[in-house]
Amino acid sequence: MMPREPFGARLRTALETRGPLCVGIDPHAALLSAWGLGDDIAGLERFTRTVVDALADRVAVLKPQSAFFERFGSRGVAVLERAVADARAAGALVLMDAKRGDIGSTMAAYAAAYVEESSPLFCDAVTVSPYLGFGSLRPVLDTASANGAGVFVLALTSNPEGAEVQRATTAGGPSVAQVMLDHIARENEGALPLGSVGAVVGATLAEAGVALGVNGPLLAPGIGAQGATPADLPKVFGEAVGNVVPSVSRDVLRHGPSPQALREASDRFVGEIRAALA
Ligand SMILES: O=C(O)c1cc(=O)[nH]c(=O)n1[C@@H]1O[C@H](COP(=O)(O)O)[C@@H](O)[C@H]1O
Repeated sequence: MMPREPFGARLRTALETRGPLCVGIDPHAALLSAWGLGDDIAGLERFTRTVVDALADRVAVLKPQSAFFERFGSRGVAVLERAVADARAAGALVLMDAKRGDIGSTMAAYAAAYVEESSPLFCDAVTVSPYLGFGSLRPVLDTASANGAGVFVLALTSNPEGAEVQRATTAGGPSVAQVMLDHIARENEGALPLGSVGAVVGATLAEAGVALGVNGPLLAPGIGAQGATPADLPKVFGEAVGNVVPSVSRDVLRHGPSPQALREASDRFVGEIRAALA
């Protein structure tokens, strides 16, 4: 079999052809209820299948949030597994939002779970937390690279509590977030058209206040329910705005269960984001 193209290249193509948008699949109990579904495995199954069927053939990236599936145990994980396979088959890139972070030897097991081709949960990319030290991520970075997959590393998260850790200054002077961004930049050195190691930088930040030129994708959650808008993107991301992957969960999902309404909501975001980035 031909080796898979690196994630960064596949993402660049997807963003250009399908539009700069990641839609999160976050089956909150409140959303299931608003859709007239039970907060149970049948509701989870119906919700997830509706979102994948409506959006996987048009949205660049779908980002299932693992916790919303794990809360239903093994049957919830089976729904997630099916969603990943179906979404990838329909042409969406799947970013597993798992935010894993552990010592290196355990990270190797997380890598085997999400970015190793032979895994039933193989995804195009996974979110990870570097707060056990960036070096602890080495196994997931290497496994992802060997499998044409990507890794998104938390840098400056969209929640207000993140600042106490991420804005703290290191002994050498730069903030913790900047140290992580510098590591990411090194991973992506020389990659064309875009590296496969991304950073997560919330669209909710008043300003980034860090150097975002990491030659990799910048996942920007926080648009919609958390208060950020597409118009905020140029201000937060500055010169790096061309690498931004804006992410929306609830503000698209609340338009369901009508597949047409879900598609219209995601198309609206693509239009607004394109206008903001132009
Ligand atoms: O990695 C993420 O996706 C993420 C990082 C971050 O800094 N903030 C953040 O909200 N997220 C995720 O993005 C989604 C945001 O959902 P909405 O606020 O409904 O659009 C959730 O699944 C969060 O877990």
